[in-house]
Amino acid sequence: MMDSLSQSGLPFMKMHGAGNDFVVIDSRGRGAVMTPGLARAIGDRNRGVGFDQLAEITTSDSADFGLVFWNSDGSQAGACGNATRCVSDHVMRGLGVDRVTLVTARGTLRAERLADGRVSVNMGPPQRDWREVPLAQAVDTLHLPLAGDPVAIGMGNPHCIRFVPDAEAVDLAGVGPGHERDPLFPQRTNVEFASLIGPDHLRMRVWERGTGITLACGSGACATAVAAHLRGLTGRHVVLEADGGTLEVDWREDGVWLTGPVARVFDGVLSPGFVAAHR
Ligand SMILES: N[C@H](CCC[C@H](N)C(=O)O)C(=O)O
Repeated sequence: MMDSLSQSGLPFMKMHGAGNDFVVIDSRGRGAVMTPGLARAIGDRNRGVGFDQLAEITTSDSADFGLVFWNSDGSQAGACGNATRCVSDHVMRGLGVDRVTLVTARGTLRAERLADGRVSVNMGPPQRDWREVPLAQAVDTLHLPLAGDPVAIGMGNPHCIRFVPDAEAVDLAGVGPGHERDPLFPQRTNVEFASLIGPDHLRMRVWERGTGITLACGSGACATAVAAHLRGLTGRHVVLEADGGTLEVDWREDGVWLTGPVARVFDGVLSPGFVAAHR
């Protein structure tokens, strides 16, 4: 494995899910190759490739494939809905099927391709208990004792959702970092700002833990839709307008389904020297 990396480099794909931007590395049939240092180096938009998340595909005994997610600061994410949809599309095309199962830190998930080409994934049930999000102390997750009266929801990763009159007007870079690192969130948090723009229709903007501003966030869309329903703002089926595209969330009996577009943008190879220098 090290031989092929040091001789031919490391192939990757660039994929987009509603503007959420991913580097995908397919490590099926060999061991996982990612390290925090290599993830940070690839994630650097000037010195590497740049991504919102890096997704590494692994071989799984119990599902069609496994997935591990990295943020551009070298931390791991327990969930990434849009990368799950993108990678599922890639694996389904390779296997010639329209449905797959995959294993993430959250457990086994199911994904499928719809007739219109969009890809859906069941992200599992929302985590509403403060211990699961996780929060640092026992508080009502539907009304956090923080500025703006936000909601906390876990989707395999933590989310802090704030409903505002106009998400457009929020200074994400100004307020995102403070929310991300609020002591109430011991593992930091992703931050969503959302406003109702029509019946079951939300505008959302995102500050992601470990990455910053992104054009969309699938687990964030799920958490936002769940929070909107619990607050009485919407039904269980919600359309969300992110900066990079439209996502649909359907909170069903069996879990929170996330649907949206996927695109494979380009394929590349990280040079052997780059990999060796950062691994
Ligand atoms: N973009 C991803 C979520 C990344 C979350 C990550 N920033 C974390 O640390 O949890 C999505 O589509 O769900």
